Amino acid sequence: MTTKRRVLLGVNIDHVATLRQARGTIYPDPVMAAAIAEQAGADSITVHPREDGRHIQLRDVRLLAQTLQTSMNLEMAATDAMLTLALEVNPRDCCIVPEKREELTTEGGLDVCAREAALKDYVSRLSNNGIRVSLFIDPDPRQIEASVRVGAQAVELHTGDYAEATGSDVETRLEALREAAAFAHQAGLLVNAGHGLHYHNTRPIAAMAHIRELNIGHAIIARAVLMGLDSAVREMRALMDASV
Ligand SMILES: CC(=O)[C@@H](O)[C@H](O)COP(=O)(O)O
Ligand SMILES: NCC(=O)COP(=O)(O)O
Repeated sequence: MTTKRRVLLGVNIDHVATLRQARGTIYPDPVMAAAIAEQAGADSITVHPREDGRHIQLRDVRLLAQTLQTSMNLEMAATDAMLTLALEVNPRDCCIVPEKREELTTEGGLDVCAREAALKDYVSRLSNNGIRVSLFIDPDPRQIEASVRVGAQAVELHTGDYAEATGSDVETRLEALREAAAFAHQAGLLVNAGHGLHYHNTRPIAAMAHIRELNIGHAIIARAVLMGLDSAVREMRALMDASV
């Protein structure tokens, strides 16, 4: 009997916090969202506290570190402040991502080749503390080789360009991801992927050889808003009816 390969699902809950931060309310709470995602089968929870504080807050990260039943994947820019936070909350995984203050969302992968010396030191500070380090990179063999040289244990292949591709470019982007996944696996790295994956484009990525984990956030939270709207309206209707 052959056992079916199971690709892990990391649920990114940043966008629950985006909704909360838009109003400065205490709801919706990403900590509660993480518990629901875990109950529904998430294998891990991803959070990306950005420098501009647009979604996940330090309070969230600290509470999640105490409450998660699975494990935390802390996405972060390679800054001193984030290193201090990671060493405090001790997540299972850290994924180092590039970050630009003004960007709408993460644009492109980390240029590991350009920052090898600094990243080598940064990665070792995390891995010496038992944290598994992943680098969020474009599907580029040069970046994969550099990821090995700086001591990363994993890479997360940036699927954003694939997610935005149209026409024949879709297959070109898929092939680049396939080749990168095989190359990274061959190089001894764990191979994760994510960014911009949704209900219509995830299947070919999940089916790809060597992919260990997908991190998906925006599409899942967006779908939850619509799927939950019916019962949310009914609940308010019932509450109002019960008040008069
Ligand atoms: C690196 C990455 O892909 C995630 O951090 C995710 O995209 C979070 O959402 P924002 O890019 O909107 O912060
Ligand atoms: N690293 C990718 C991630 O965590 C989720 O990205 P998205 O699904 O919110 O685009």
